[in-house]
Amino acid sequence: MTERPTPSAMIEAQGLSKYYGPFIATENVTFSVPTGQVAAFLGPNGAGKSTTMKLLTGFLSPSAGVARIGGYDMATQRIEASRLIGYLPENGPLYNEMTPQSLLKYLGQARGMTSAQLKKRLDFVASRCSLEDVWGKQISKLSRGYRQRVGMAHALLHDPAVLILDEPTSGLDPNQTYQVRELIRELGLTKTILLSTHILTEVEAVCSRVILINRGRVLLDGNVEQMRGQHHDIESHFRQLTGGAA
Ligand SMILES: Nc1ncnc2c1ncn2[C@@H]1O[C@H](COP(=O)(O)OP(=O)(O)OP(=O)(O)O)[C@@H](O)[C@H]1O
Repeated sequence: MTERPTPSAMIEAQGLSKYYGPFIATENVTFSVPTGQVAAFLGPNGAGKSTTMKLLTGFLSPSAGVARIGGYDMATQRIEASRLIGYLPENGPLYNEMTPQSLLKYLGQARGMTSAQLKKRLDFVASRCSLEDVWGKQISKLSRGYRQRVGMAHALLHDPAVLILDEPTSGLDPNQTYQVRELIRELGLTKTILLSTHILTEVEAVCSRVILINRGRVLLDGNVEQMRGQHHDIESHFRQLTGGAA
């Protein structure tokens, strides 16, 4: 049994770099998200957000640097760290031939959840991710929005302390977007959350902290007010910082 370290933050990226040959996907990405904070991870297409999230969740190994979740080093204490993480990857769930019900049940059993725990959590995610109508339908036949919600249900299933959500509202209609934002807001009362998004109004709606990345490097790490910049407009400041300003 590995001793649980006392973390100063629930999510820590320390000098995380990922190289693909000579191409730099991320370089020296450093930030930490303290317990209970909801942080937005922003950046233009190809900035390195998904790569950083994969490094934090152990789906990729870094070329350099350390990822820690709840104080556990993802390279050497991955099993302990993984218990704390719910991860929504950018491309949604696999196992397209299964139904949300059979997939989530299988994933819960694989995590060692008891029948009673699993029943409680399946009821919770089916209701909170609005999956009841498609519970027994094959995932390959679901719309993009529903597939996204199956991914969200998977991330929430084991009631993790940390959520790493790669574009959680991508593909959702305005009603679903509102529901997912409300869910994130509620989850943010008890969990530590890092979410990537291209929807800048989402940042103001649910996040208290912003980490902006461009070309693999962190450009800004501050609160929403700092992200609004001197013109008090998050969108124009985003364009200015990332070189997309007119
Ligand atoms: N396996 C790979 N081999 C080579 N380059 C890669 C690989 N995976 C990602 N990249 C490159 O790394 C860079 C960062 O990609 P990443 O997916 O992290 O960006 P992102 O910020 O999540 O973008 P988006 O907002 O479009 O999802 C991109 O230029 C991408 O093409």
